[in-house]
Order: sequence, then C-alpha cells, then structure tokens
Amino acid sequence: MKLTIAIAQMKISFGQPAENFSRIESFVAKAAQANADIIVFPEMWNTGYDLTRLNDIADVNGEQTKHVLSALSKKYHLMIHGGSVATQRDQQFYNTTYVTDEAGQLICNYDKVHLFGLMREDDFLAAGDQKSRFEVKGVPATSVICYDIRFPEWLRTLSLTDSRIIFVPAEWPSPRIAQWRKLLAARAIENQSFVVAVNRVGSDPDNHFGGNSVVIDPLGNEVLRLDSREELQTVTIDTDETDHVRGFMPVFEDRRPELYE
Ligand SMILES: NC(=O)CCC(=O)C(=O)O
Repeated sequence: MKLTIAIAQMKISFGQPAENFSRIESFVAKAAQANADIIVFPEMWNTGYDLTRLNDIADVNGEQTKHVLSALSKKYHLMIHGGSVATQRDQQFYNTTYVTDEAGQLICNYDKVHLFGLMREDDFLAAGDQKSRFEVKGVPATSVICYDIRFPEWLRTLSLTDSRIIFVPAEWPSPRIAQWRKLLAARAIENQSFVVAVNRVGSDPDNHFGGNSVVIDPLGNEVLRLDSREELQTVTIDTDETDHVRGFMPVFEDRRPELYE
C-alpha cells in the first residue's frame, strides 16, 4: 500500500494552548493540498513542557483536542495523528496521543508509558499501561511517545501484533539528536517496520529542540529527514516493503521467546 505521510515539524508556544491550537489548521491544510493520507504532529504540542501549570492548561478529558482533530479530519478528508497533548483525567495528568480517521472518528488513544525524569514528567504525569493499535488505510500501525523508544522490549511487544508502521511524536532536545537518529533506525531495523518520528523545533525555558523529524524504512534507511526549521514535508512510502524484508530475513519466525524471560 502506498501512503503519503505529512510531517508537521512545528514550533510550540510554551504554556499557550490557545495559540498552539490556532496554528495547527494551516499545517493540516497544506498536508491536504499535498494529498497526504495522514499528517503527524509532535509531542505535547498544546502546552509544551509547562508542567507546573497543567492544572490550568491541560486538556480536560482531551475534549478540545478530540473535537478539533475530528473537525479538521472531516474538513480536509485526511487522517490526523495528533502527536500528543497534555490531558487531565480523574485528577491526574497524562501525555496522550489521539488519532482520527478521515471521517473524524477517534481510532487511537494512547498514554505515554515511560515517563522521562530528565524533563520532570514523573513529578507531574501518570504513566499509561496500554498498547496502541490502529490502521492507516488498512495498514496496521502502532504509536509510542518520545522516551518510549529507549525501551525496545516495549516496541517489540507492539510489533509482535501485526504493526507495519511505528509512529513517534517527540520533544527531543538538540544535544541528544544523534541518539534520536540511532535509536529510531535501530527500532526500524529490529522490528522490520517503517518508523515515522516527528520532533518539535524551537525552545522552551529549559531546552532547545532540534527537529530532525524522520521517516525510516524497514532496513533503517532515512527516506525523509527534516532539518531544524519549522516546516511541513511529505513523503510517499510503500508499506509492502515490510513484507518483503520480513520474507527474506524472517526475524520474527526465528525468535526464541522461551529464552527471553
Ligand atoms: N520528551 C521526551 O520524552 C524526551 C526524551 C529524551 O530526550 C531522551 O533522551 O530520551
């Protein structure tokens, strides 16, 4: 299946959800103009890492995000991978991914599983404990969030289902961009999957974020890589490549799970 994927490598206004919400439609409109099947946003784009103010600015039950993504999907007839947003549910805060299909239906809901202590997530957020699975035009896909990619055992459990694409929204600081690229390539190669990883650009009071959003094929080749500017770019991938790679090198069949516990 050929899929055209749009990467929205955006700046995020720190602690200003209204400003951030007002900016996403122009990315979606450009993606639709480029005939994209799906657009992907970065991590925590509604608030940035303004964690001390979550009580005032997190999206309660994700209602605003779900409503806006659904309306934009319907208006522009494309899927939206909503990166992730800060949400509040039952007196707790989460880092949550929502995905809507072209009819505006919510088809994925995932809370970040591994909280990143260096950016104080563990002081403010609750961790998720559920996998994600959804389909992009019938192609099975999964989604994790940023620091989750440092846990290959988690991504393996997801790829053992039937996933062919791993989506990774992120706010990954510039000093570790070399690690970002290597970790993402490793996750693509070992899971014989496409990886679509979208980082933000710009700065907040604590970090500068280096972009370098990438789309990586199942052999670990970067088929698209952005630099550190705010921009939207699209690329077309052929997801049948995963079956070809899994066919000639049957890593999943050669596993010895009885030895791994
Ligand atoms: N927002 C994040 O999870 C950042 C993860 C990160 O920077 C890392 O090095 O891991």
